[in-house]
Amino acid sequence: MTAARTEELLAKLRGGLIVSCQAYPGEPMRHPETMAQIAQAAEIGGAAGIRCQGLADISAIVGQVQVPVIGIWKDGDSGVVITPTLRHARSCLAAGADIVALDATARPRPDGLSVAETARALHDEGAVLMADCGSRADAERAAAADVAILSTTLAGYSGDRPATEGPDLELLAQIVEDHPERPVIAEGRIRTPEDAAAALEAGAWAVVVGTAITHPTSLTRRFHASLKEGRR
Ligand SMILES: CC(=O)N[C@H](C=O)[C@@H](O)[C@H](O)[C@H](O)COP(=O)(O)O
Repeated sequence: MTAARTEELLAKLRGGLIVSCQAYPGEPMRHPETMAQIAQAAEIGGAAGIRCQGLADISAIVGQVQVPVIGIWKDGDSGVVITPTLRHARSCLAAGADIVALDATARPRPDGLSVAETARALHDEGAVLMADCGSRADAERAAAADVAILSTTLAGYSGDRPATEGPDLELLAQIVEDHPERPVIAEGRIRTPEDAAAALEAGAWAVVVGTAITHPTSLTRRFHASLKEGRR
């Protein structure tokens, strides 16, 4: 059952664009209905999947889109923040996420469980998981725990590698080479359609884009900064 469900979800995501729809604490767009509208708009534009944050956003979005939804729950300010405990992951599933993404670094998790222990419990409950990795070692650990999908989400954010200007295609290619049997999703600092195409070219199963599509404050800042630079 889980294997068939995993295959079905992976087939839908293959070669596609997954749009990450997230607003951060205190931001004007941080509202489930707003995020569901953004997700619907992304689906109309051709998104093969949606990634979203928080239980209310997950349940609002799964009710509005047909494509697979990757759910996370960010909690905390430092260390392991993305779906940090088994409880957070279970809640994402209960909210309706098709796939739950979680931090796969070796950093201590608030509930004291390892990535492998967390994955084992969730697999027993039929979950399809995505491992947010920041290094080759993270991907290795996630693959050993039989996590279905590996991703480069935490490249440049977990202290293992410097943050590249654009996507960390080097880490992507390394993980793809290390794990030819497993889909690897490119995520993080993909800013242009050309970046996204380059990630697929480097072997990504699918590409997640967040900020460059769904975060108007960051996009406005880029334009604003460039106008300020040009002002005499
Ligand atoms: C490191 C971390 O917490 N990443 C988060 C994971 O869900 C989001 O804040 C990112 O927006 C997402 O990964 C997409 O990346 P980008 O917005 O660069 O396209």
